[in-house]
Amino acid sequence: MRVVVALGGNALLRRGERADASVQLHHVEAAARALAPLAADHELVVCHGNGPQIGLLALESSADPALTRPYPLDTLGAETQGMIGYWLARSLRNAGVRKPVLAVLTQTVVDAADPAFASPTKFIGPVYEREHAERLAERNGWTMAADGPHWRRVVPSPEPVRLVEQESIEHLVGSGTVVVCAGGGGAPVVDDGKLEGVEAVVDKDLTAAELAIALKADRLLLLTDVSAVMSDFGLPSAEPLDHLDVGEIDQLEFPAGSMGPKVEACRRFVLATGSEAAIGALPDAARVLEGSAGTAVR
Ligand SMILES: Nc1ncnc2c1ncn2[C@@H]1O[C@H](COP(=O)(O)OP(=O)(O)O)[C@@H](O)[C@H]1O
Ligand SMILES: NC(=O)OP(=O)(O)O
Repeated sequence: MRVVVALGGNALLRRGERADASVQLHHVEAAARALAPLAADHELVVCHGNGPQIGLLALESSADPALTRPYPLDTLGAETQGMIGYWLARSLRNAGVRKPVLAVLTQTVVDAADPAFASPTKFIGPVYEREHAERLAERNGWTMAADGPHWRRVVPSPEPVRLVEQESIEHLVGSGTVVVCAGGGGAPVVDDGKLEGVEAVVDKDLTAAELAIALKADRLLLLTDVSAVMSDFGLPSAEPLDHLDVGEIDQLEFPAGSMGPKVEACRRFVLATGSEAAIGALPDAARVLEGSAGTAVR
């Protein structure tokens, strides 16, 4: 089977956790151990998130007195692809993957007129108490939004239109390489005859779905920090759903910036290919693929 997996940035750095490289590497190594059996049995493409990581790089850049302007988000997105791609490629090999493993810097074309540029929804960086969030918003001109009981920076997240490196990714995966790509949804660029970076963070689940459709993948797996999609999420009556039919998704509501794009990514993949997608916990990767854990979307 050809399998496209997307790993959550929050699964690589949990909310409130210390952002040290060693902490993240520990999670990446666990992710690689969970993915190694999939790499042995299938053609595997690994996309990853970057929300916590790009937010930290933006904080560093905004606090650097040597800069006249902080680094733009497309460039910071590419930095996170290098960092997380390197960790993943190294850890997959150390986890016993015998195939070639390659991390590919990926650019995602978005539409300059996408309405998402006017209403930021993508959470990045750490969570804050309200007062701290308000100070950062004022000092840096950032937009902050509630993320559960905390506050977090939000940035525009336009729709992925196409991946610039898609053909190369297809050649690589078709020739037996485990490809790490489309990190952080891909560095966002607009194409007006010339590629230009833009201030945004593309949703990696939506990019992974586009890529999975383009690669005619047999499965799309979205692996995160919850074991399944829950009904009544956050309420005492919450229950894991073992499956979701695409026909019923429209009647349900999922939050933008977290579960919403995951369910939408699965819906797009299932409708475009007729194949199944699934959402589940990273350590359960093999069981989510075989359908004995997580939420299958069909
Ligand atoms: N209905 C739901 N079922 C499960 N989790 C949900 C639901 N609605 C919102 N969530 C939240 O979605 C989060 C996963 O999305 P996100 O934080 O974007 O993950 P990642 O960074 O791993 O892609 C969970 O940690 C949970 O807090
Ligand atoms: N870019 C992106 O979707 O990152 P997260 O998975 O960390 O939200």
